[in-house]
Amino acid sequence: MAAMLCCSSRASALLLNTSFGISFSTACSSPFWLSSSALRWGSRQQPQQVPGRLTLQRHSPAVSGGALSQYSRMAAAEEEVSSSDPAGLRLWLEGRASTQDSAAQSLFAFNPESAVQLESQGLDYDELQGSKLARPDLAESSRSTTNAFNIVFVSSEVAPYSKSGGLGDVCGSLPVALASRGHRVMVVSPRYWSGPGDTRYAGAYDAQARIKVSCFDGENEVAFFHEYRAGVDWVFVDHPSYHRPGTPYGDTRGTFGDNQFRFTLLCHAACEAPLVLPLGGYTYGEKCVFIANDWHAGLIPIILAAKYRKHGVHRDSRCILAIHNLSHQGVEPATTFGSLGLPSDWYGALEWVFPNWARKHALDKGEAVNHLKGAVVTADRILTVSQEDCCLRGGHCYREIVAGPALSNSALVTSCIYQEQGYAWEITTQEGGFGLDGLLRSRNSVINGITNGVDVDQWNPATDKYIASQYTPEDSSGKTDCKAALQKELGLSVRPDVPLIGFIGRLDYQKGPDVIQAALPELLTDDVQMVMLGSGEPSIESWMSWAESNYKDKFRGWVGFSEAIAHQITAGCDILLMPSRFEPCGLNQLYAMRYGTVPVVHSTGGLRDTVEDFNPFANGGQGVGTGWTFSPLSKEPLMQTLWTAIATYRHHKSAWMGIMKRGMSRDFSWDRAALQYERVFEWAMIDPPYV
Ligand SMILES: Nc1ncnc2c1ncn2[C@@H]1O[C@H](COP(=O)(O)OP(=O)(O)O[C@H]2O[C@H](CO)[C@@H](O)[C@H](O)[C@H]2O)[C@@H](O)[C@H]1O
Repeated sequence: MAAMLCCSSRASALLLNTSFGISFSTACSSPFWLSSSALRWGSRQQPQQVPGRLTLQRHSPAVSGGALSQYSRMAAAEEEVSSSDPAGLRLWLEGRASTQDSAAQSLFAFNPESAVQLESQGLDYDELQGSKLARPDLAESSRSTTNAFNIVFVSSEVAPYSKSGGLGDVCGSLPVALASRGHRVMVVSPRYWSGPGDTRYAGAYDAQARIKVSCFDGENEVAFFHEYRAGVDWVFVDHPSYHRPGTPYGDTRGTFGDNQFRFTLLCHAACEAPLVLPLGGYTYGEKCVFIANDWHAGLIPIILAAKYRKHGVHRDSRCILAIHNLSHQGVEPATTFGSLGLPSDWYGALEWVFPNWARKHALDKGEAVNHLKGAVVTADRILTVSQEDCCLRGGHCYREIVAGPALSNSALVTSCIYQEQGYAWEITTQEGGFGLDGLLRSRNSVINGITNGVDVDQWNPATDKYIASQYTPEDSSGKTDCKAALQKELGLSVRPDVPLIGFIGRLDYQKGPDVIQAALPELLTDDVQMVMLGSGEPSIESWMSWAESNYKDKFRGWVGFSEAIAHQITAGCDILLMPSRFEPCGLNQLYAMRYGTVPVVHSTGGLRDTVEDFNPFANGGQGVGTGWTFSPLSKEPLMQTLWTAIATYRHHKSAWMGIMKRGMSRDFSWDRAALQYERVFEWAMIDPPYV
């Protein structure tokens, strides 16, 4: 193979096609280039060849300020590292790793082929890498993509650094899945640093780049912190307005009053990040796929069009709006438009007029700006987080088209059983569109739905460090220990036979805790136990405390946010109740199924898309299904369905085990979704910019 690479015309083809800055010139007359996947790095020149020497060249764009006006003046400074033997390269790599420079890690992690090629030259890959650098699994390379993208996620929260709900989970795990498939992935999020005791960002270092963002009547200087972890560049935008205790959005006194400013800053900084940060020696450049998550990142497509593309920058970038929660849109007074740092002729994109009934007084003209609406009308494509109308688009199965033979038969079957319209359709209806349905309908041709995956390392009953005993689909006996430990922790009687029902989630209108409130007295007439974990609506919080003291032996209400308790409830309960009014995807039901906890959910959005109703007679009497769905959302259907689930738990143990096992065996990994995301990236790149 070495000879072939050195001497064949393929070698010269590689040489021509590759601009990644590492080259080997050995005794062999024709040098070859290590990284054939280098095109995605967008580097500019080929390093100079020095026969008989090992040469590694980095292209480090000099960052000077980084404001848009300065971008065109950015000079490409180059750093060259030469060594006549592999040890020299190893030293360089180790040095880079110890200074938190991600070049060394990404150099190999990004391109498994380089290991093969190194070895073909008699060079020891492990030795070159140094002990600090993880070797990619070569077997995984078959799963890598054929078309790699520079991807920039922009999100107000990202687990494990910051999380208030499912958005954080998704932005903490999907980027890792995409990076493992060969894409170069950056996640841009605020650095919510609350002081020296805050260790969440301990692994992120000042990238030594400062930019000034003109918005809200000032020049606001922001810094960037960077951590390279799990193949992803985690970039944190730093500004004093992010340094507060509380959640990303508020504290005990309520929502922060300057959130519009904080997230406008995030959007401007995120558009600059791929241009000014030489992560691993290379900027991401001007050909990126931005994924703007929810309203907080809603200005991204507008900024790209109004401030960059107009001046010839980011012309090849595209922006995909990912909608996780349509009910929060970032609606602010129209007068704030002038503070957003946008050209005045873009007002129309954000313009929002309230209907008459929603206006407060006779002089109220109902004029506002709506960040999410701005993204809906300017993004190149739109994604929701659970599936579209499977099997209805053009008479073909969308998933089959996307995934092709890469999906196993069983995965295809589970994803195609829903012959009805999914959440991507729901948002185009008056009921599900939260006022944006008309605009979403007008963009129907670019809307797709991709069901979320889960972080299968974080949520894995076989390895979960939060739970009392680990277990697997093959041997779920550990779940009994988890139930006992949870009952003990909650001060409930430790009884394996009593059905234990759980709820985890924000206590707000979306999640339907009021329906549980209505049903609880009837439910607790039976011999059951129930635990609720959540925070939010004060009236529901105090009702939970009241219910706990009123039903001491049966009910526990845990007000607050606790990752550990969430895992323990997911593992220890028999049933997870999710009476959400609407649910773009929902992650807790996915976690529950993975932990053998049977979901009972309102038949809406992603809940309907992911929970398959139990049918004991199907499949030749073996039964199908992973839980129960009910509709409409009210106390009676909820109770009826819960009674059925409880009766099955008590009297049909083998059927119950079947439901548990089917849930635990479902594939919830991001692999499937990552394939679908790639297809959407391709579509976005094929089309010219929408605005
Ligand atoms: N008190 C508490 N303590 C500990 N953990 C808690 C908690 N309350 C909630 N969580 C955790 O937060 C996450 C909630 O995720 P969801 O997807 O169910 O809802 P969310 O409405 O936030 O997300 C939105 O975005 C996601 C992601 O796309 C969509 O799935 C969803 O439908 C949409 O509403 C889960 O990981 C859950 O365990």
